[in-house]
Amino acid sequence: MANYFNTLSLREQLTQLGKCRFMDPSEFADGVSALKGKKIVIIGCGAQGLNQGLNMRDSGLDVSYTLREAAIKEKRQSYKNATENNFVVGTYEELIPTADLVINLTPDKQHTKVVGAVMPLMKKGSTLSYSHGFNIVEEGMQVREDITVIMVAPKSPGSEVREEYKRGFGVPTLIAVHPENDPEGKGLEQAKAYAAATGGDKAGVLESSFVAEVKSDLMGEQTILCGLLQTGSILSFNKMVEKGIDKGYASKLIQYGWETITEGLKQGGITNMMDRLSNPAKIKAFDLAEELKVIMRPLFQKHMDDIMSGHFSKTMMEDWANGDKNLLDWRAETGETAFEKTPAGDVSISEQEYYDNGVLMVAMVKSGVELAFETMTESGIIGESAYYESLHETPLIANTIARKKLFEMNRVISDTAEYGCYLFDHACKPLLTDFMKKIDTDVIGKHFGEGKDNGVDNIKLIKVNKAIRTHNVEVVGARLRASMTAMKPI
Ligand SMILES: NC(=O)C1=CN([C@@H]2O[C@H](COP(=O)(O)OP(=O)(O)OC[C@H]3O[C@@H](n4cnc5c(N)ncnc54)[C@H](OP(=O)(O)O)[C@@H]3O)[C@@H](O)[C@H]2O)C=CC1
Ligand SMILES: CC[C@](O)(C(C)=O)C(=O)O
Ligand SMILES: [Mg+2]
Ligand SMILES: [Mg+2]
Repeated sequence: MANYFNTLSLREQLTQLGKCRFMDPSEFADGVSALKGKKIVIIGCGAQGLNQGLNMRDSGLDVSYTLREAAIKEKRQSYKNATENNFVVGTYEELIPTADLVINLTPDKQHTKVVGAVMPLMKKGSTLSYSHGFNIVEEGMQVREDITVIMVAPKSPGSEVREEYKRGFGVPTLIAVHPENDPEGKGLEQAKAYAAATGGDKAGVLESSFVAEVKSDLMGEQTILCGLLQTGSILSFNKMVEKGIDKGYASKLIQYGWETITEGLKQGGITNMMDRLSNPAKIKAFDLAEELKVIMRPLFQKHMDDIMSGHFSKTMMEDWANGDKNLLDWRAETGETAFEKTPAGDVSISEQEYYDNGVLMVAMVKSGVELAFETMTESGIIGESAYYESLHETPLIANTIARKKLFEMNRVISDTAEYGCYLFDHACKPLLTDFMKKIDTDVIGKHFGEGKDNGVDNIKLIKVNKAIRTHNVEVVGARLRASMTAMKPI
């Protein structure tokens, strides 16, 4: 199998990368009807499998799970997830031949094996769905001609797919039909019904392509969504401890700080997150973010280039073939970091204090969101998609850190995202060494400017406000958020 993207002509690559249409909510007027009464079988009951299945069932669809035989025999966690939630579970042989829609929610590294095993069992004219297009785009999986191949990719961890649905909202979702596999022309209607069943239509759906989803998803997860949150957590914690801030306080400020400050981001973009700071702190965060953008831009560009060329996927697949050696070593290393091992202290931190004492964290979020958005759009990814993959999803990932720190984030995201997160983190920490030497507790750990005059230079403040508000991520974001009328605070 060859990298599908690399087999396309440049013209076709650009067309597929740029495929992205924001769908009007009226296009979902038929709700889940295209899948009503159809038999839906999900392969795998992990982070996405369980949570998507719960939403689909609550939306009135007929969902069951198929697991590999060993998982059923040994009553593994996936088996418990499904049976404890009263879903029917069966082997591939028992359930796949009955399915109208087979949803593959196993880890990307297993897709070739899993699809190879289920394809001969699939009904003629049935549909195969993915939530990430890696297998199709990076591995070039070829699917039987009579089978329709669709993608419904929530731009969120599985846990938040469920939490947002329960709040009456949803998560932005990219849907696509593989151009090589749409024999009956029914792919789009089914993908729309599936997105409605998971709640995606309430947050925003983009009609996109497998290619655009893969290249943007890999970029988001490696940089702002997971990589930079990991780097920022470790560096900020170490700095506070080095400067004598109580360890329990430092641990708590970071663990819950990302979630708190990015809630401001989700509701009102970078503008609102920055407006939560005092004027002097806002100017400081702006200047720090500008400095961070200069330092980190080449690294963001390298990640995008490696994703586009296929170098990233090739090297990660080498690690798959090597029994995930790098992934497992890096996971263990993360577990040993001082931040991870220091429990949050029993101290109270008010919502505003997370902003006032976390100016550096605000600067990191601003720089990372803007850089990810700029790098993606410069590479042909459309603004709406880049917005979901940077600004909107950052809070959804931050929610997982609030639960159990980096361990939880890396457990909940896909193995693919986890691998890319460590790659970025390992390259980013040394890049920020000199920058971090200049950082003191005024911007991380203590209230910025406390006890000082709150005055600022008006001209500078006007320039800063203008730069924040006119960035393209804010322009696109304001438009997209206007249609997120069902968004709820956490
Ligand atoms: N994690 C996330 O939040 C997101 C994931 N995605 C995509 O969703 C898909 C699923 O990822 P994710 O939910 O993280 O996966 P998980 O690792 O959480 O779950 C994997 C499930 O697949 C089963 N499984 C593992 N290996 C095999 C195998 N060889 N054969 C059959 N079943 C297997 C596991 O069960 P057992 O080992 O017990 O058999 C488990 O139930 C991926 O394509 C990913 O890129 C997309 C958006 C976000
Ligand atoms: C951010 C990581 C992700 O792409 C996701 C949760 O959207 C993943 O692969 O887990
Ligand atoms: Mg994603
Ligand atoms: Mg991903």
